[in-house]
Amino acid sequence: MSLVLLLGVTVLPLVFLKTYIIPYLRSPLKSLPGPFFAKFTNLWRLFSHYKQTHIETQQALHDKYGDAVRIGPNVVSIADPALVKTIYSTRGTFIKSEYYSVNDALQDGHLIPNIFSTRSNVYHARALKPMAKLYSFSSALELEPSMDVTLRTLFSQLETRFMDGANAGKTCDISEWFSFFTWDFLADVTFSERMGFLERGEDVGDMIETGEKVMRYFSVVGQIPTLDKLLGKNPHLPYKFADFSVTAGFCTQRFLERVQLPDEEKQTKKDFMASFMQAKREYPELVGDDEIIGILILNVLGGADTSSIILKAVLYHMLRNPLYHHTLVAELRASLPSPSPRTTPSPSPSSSSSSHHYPLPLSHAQTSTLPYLQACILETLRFHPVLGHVLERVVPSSGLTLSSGVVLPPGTIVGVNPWVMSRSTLVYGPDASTFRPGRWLRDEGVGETEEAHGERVARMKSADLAWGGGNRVCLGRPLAMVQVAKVVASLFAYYDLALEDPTQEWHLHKQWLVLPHKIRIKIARAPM
Ligand code: HEM
Repeated sequence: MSLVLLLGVTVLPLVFLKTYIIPYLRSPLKSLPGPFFAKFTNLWRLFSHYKQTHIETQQALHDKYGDAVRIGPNVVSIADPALVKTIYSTRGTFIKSEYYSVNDALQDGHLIPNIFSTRSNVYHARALKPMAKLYSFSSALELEPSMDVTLRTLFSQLETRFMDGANAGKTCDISEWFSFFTWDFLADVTFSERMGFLERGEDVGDMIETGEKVMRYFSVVGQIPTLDKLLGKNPHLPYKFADFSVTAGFCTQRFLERVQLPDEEKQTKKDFMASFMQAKREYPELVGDDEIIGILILNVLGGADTSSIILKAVLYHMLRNPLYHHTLVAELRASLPSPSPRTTPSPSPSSSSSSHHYPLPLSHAQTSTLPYLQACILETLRFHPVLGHVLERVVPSSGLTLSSGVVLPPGTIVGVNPWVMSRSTLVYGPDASTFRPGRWLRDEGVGETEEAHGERVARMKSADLAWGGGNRVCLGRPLAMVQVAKVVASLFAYYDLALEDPTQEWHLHKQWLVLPHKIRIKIARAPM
């Protein structure tokens, strides 16, 4: 017998035994149900994410096994609404898992975390201290004029390209245009300069497409984060994975230009960059130029695709449900003042000499009083959460007691997939798997009291992970809520929208983000 063969038959079984069998036999998670291979290796879930079947697979596993399913040797997916507030607590006792470190940037051989990726509560609290107030609701409202300008640019582009002259009736892939809008919008509120997506009607610098590739890498490699060191963060690897360098370069350039502006001109800017620079003056020990550039990039990357997903999902679900569509349009059009803002002369966003009258977007003051609009947005956030992954956290020293009485030991990775939780019949009732905006409204048909309605909505919100949770909840939520409501309200109020082919389903790219593509619509000015 050759030496190689001898080594093969003796060493390999030992390695197999040590790597897979002994950890399996000794695991404190042994009693938990789950797929057979997931008990031995994370490759099982890596492939599930690679095939983009992770959402359906996790939903089916929870249907079969209940609230706690072992989806990796040390990973447990949870679907128990009673544990949401424990895992995602405001004190942050369950820290983010190593999965998030794939999002750190590699600079000169060092890993640089950001507010989203950091696993340290100390780092997070320090980074957030000077920034938190800039993301408040009142700060979001200060940005409303800027939202209006970008929104009217969207209207002008849609009218010119799909409604006017020879272009009337042309099919519009609104999923692309919502991406162009949100990327330009985030750039505008961040550094008072759009990136040119809307005016050019294209993915400038392939930033959107590259972003999707980076998210796919994060989705798959994140299941075995040590792989990242061998792949994306390996400087010796000849192959280069997609990264955010074009977007990062764009943001850095805007920062360098701002620094060089004369002080009087700097003071005229009302955007996130101006606020970040003010934070640097107030907290010089916490905010330096690197921190500012980091949060500029995060603002665009964290806000653009997420907001566009919700816009696409609201529009798609409305257009596929004629009853909901008509109810929304009726509420919106009844709320418009007379004469309609379209007949009121108003300059085009790009040229004051234009003969076009682009409608004035509905204001936050208007949209916040429209219950059906708000219900449609809440239902979309529930039914189509932007994140399709388990939001992984690490069990702290206290352990985690499941409803079955099983205690998960410290160090176990646990988490809830928002898509799984959003289909919980315990929380949302027997029709949890149906898109129904009315669930957020008081059910007068069955005589539901104000109080009972309040309690029901509170129960639904307590399990809601559309914005994440606890100390790591989405920073951009107020801004996104104001923006999404204005866009949806204005589009449905001023335009007649219909799917080109109502039998045609959209394409969903299921990764970390669940990204809709190919929503082909016909759009025309509504008669006013
Ligand atoms: C509809 C739009 C949006 C949705 C649904 C959304 C959703 C989320 C979710 C689910 C998380 C938690 C991620 C996790 O725990 O792993 C998150 C975090 C975050 N979001 Fe958003 N987001 C949206 C828009 C925005 C916008 C507009 C911004 C910036 C202006 C933003 C900035 C952030 C940041 C900085 C974090 C990290 C927070 C932390 O870890 O402390 N998001 N978002």
